Amino acid sequence: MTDPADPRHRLIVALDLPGVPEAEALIDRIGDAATVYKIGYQLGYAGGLALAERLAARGLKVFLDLKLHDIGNTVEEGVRAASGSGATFLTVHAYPQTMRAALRGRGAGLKILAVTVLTSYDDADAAEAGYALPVAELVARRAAQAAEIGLDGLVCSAAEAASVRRIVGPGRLIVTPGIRPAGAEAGDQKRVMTPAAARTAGIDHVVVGRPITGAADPRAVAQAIVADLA
Ligand SMILES: O=C(O)c1cc(=O)[nH]c(=O)n1[C@@H]1O[C@H](COP(=O)(O)O)[C@@H](O)[C@H]1O
Repeated sequence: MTDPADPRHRLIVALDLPGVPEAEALIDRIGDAATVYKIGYQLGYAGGLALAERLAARGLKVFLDLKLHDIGNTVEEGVRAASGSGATFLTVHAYPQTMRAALRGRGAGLKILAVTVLTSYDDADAAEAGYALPVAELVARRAAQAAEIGLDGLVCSAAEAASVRRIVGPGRLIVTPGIRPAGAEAGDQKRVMTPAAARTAGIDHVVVGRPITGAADPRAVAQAIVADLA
C-alpha cells in the first residue's frame, strides 16, 4: 500500500461471506488484484474480527464495517476497543452524538467514516423512517455535520459524491457502496452507479461485494473494476 496513485487501492472488497475459511479462500483467489477488504456484520459475527489483524499483518488494509450507533459512552469505548484491531477504517452512523463519541475513542491510525444514508434507501424509504428530507438533502446535511465535527470520511452513494465533495472539500475521504458494473444485478441497492461513473464523480474508494463474491472469476471482476477506477 505504498503508492496512493495505484487504482487497486480505490477498490474495497466487501467480505460478505459466512465464515473465515470462505473469506480467506476469496482473498487467495483475488490475489494481488485488491488490497483493501471490508469485514461487516456477517463475517464479523462469524469470527471475522480476528481475521482483521491477520490481514493487516499481511500488508492488506482492513475496513471494519461495524456501523456503530449507540449512546456516546458505548460508541466511544467500542471505537477505542476496535482501535487495536489493525483496521484502517471503521464506520459509524452519521448522527452528531455518535460521530463526536467516535472521535473521542479513535486511536492512532484508525480513520472513522460516517455512513450518511444507506444506499439501499430511496426517498420513500427515508420518508417511511420518519425523515422529512429527500435522501440527497439528508446526505448533504449529514456530510456537512461530519465535516464540521472532524470525521475522516463519509460513506454515501456515488450519485451524491460530487455534491458531498463540494461540501466537505478535498481533505476527507468519500467512500461509495452501491457500485454495480454495467449489467450487474442491483439486488437491494437503490442508489447505484458504475465504477467508472463513481470515479468521474470524485470518489476515493468504492465498496463492492456481491458482484465480486458471487462471480465465477472474482479476480477478473476485481481487475475489471480497478481498470475503470484508474
Ligand atoms: O458502510 C457500508 O459499507 C455500506 C453503506 C451503505 O450505505 N451501503 C452499503 O451497501 N454498504 C455496504 O457495502 C457492501 C455492498 O455490498 P454489495 O451490494 O454486495 O456490493 C455491503 O457490505 C454493505 O454492508
